[in-house]
Amino acid sequence: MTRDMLALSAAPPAKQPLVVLVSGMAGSGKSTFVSQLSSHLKKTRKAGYTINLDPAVQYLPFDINIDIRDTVNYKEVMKQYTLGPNGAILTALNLFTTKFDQVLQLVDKRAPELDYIVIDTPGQIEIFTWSASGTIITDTLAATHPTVICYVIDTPRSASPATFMSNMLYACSILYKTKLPFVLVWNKTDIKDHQFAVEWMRDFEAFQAALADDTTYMATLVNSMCMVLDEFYQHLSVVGVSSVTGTGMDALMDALAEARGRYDADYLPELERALKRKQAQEAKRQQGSLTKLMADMALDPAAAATAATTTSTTTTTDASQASATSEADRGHDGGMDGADGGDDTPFNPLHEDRRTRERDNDRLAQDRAEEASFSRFLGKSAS
Ligand SMILES: Nc1nc2c(ncn2[C@@H]2O[C@H](COP(=O)(O)OP(=O)(O)OP(=O)(O)O)[C@@H](O)[C@H]2O)c(=O)[nH]1
Repeated sequence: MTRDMLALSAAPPAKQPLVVLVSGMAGSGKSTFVSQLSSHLKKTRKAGYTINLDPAVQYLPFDINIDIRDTVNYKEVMKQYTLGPNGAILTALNLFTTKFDQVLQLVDKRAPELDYIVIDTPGQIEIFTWSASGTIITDTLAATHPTVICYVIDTPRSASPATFMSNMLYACSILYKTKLPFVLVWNKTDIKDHQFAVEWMRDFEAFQAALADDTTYMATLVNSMCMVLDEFYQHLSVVGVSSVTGTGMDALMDALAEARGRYDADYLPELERALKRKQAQEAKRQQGSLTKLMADMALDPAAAATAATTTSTTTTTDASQASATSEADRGHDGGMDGADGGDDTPFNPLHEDRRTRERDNDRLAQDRAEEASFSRFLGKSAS
């Protein structure tokens, strides 16, 4: 039984912390956001726990409970595997994932006394979102604890329709990959208010108006993308925060609570259905392997009996052939025959050869009979 299945089949613990996976483009302010969220939790007397999954980060402005950098030395990975920065981040993440069961044990131990587990991820979004290790970490966490994604966006840098749309497409791809409840965090609102973005998301015509003066191919493309994303916008919570000043953090807490509700209502039942499907597929696969094994072992008793008969016939034939050969050889080698004292001469290599073959054939017949009896036993056990 996998960890997912165990997690779901076990009785739910009294208190489950909410896992907040913080994602976003490089420089969007993820680490500053995690820092602000941590201090907000402290201020509001909530128990927070922080995990850093970015092996390449130099400095983090918050206290870290579990740090990937304590397990994997990113610079050593670059040197030893002769990798570039992105390859090294991916490899470091893969190495860390091999120890992730230990991380989970630590988290599970602390979980009953925690309210939030906040996780900072590498700025190279695709390394985390689309890598096998990122998927393993996300799926395992989501199967064990309520989990939501906070996608952090640099608001001032998304003021043009094209960068806004690029960010939305990124966010959409993460939602598509993880299927987890999603909170869009428009960050850096101390520099630029995020209302323009909210309007573009809610009002298709407002976005079209922003594109009105642009008649290039890109504008047409962005326009049609906007229609595609309309459905995506319906399933999002949207908040504006400043990770520097701390404005918008109360709204963020409300959005997280609402996203947690969506995890319980939508994600968890879907996860349970997926696990049941997986269990059924696994049972079917095992049954298929067993049937194939039984077929390979010639289960049918009649077939086994035929196999045994064929073997003994072959033995007889071999023996008579050997005998005939030895007769012929005796005729040819008469002097030697007399000297060796007849047919059963122990030192006649031809006789030795025949005896070996007879022994081998007897063993083969015995093996086949045993196989047939074992197969019959398997057949009974499976039915
Ligand atoms: N004015 C302002 N600056 C911010 C805010 N949040 C982050 N910053 C700044 O944005 C820059 C990048 O912030 P980080 O927290 O390092 O961003 P990150 O997404 O973790 O970066 P990577 O780890 O490289 O992906 C820093 O200079 C921060 O001080 C904010 O809300 N307001």
